[in-house]
Amino acid sequence: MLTLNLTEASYVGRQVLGPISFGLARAEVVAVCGPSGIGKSTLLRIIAGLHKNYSGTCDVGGKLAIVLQEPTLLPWRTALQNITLLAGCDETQAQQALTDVGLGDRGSALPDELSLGQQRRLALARAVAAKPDLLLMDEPFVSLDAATADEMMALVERLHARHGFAAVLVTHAENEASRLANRILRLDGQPARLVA
Ligand SMILES: Nc1ncnc2c1ncn2[C@@H]1O[C@H](COP(=O)(O)OP(=O)(O)OP(=O)(O)O)[C@@H](O)[C@H]1O
Repeated sequence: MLTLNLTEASYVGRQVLGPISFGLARAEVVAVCGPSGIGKSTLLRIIAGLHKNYSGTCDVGGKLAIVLQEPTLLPWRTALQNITLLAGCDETQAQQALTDVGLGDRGSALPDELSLGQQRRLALARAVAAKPDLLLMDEPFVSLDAATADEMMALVERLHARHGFAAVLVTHAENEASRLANRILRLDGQPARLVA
């Protein structure tokens, strides 16, 4: 589903990532951990095609969707429209996606009428409604209270079991990584590499 062979990645003259190679099989979930500022989001952005300043190869073998820390919803569109417009699915599928994340009765709500946890669930529903082969998640549980984060992790587990997407989860929380991932990759050093 993913084959990454990086030799380096930089921002305007500053190298952030060194040689990094890994692959991801169908339905496999990998967590990328490491200290703040080490380059976890940069690695995810390379896989998403959002960061081009790198050397090496990154091959994604299917459809990709991404869930960012900020839910990045269209504020003037309803929850249902945020799914139909951006995931490219019909209303019935969007309504099912909302139901799957426990927002079945909030389809007509605007994003700012939803709590942060609900907005995160909506962003996750939208990503999954796009039927991705590879789901990228950048700190999707950050700044949620413990109970809401736990609920959201259970939701990711259920969606993964049902849809079978492969996933890359960027997190600095060991408990999230060990709960959700088949494999944990750790970044460290300057420029960052994978460490054991
Ligand atoms: N747009 C940018 N321009 C220049 N430098 C950047 C840019 N984005 C990130 N960086 C730098 O690249 C390094 C890696 O950033 P990145 O966001 O990938 O780290 P991270 O491991 O995801 O951090 P965190 O856990 O704090 O989110 C940091 O030193 C950061 O300051």
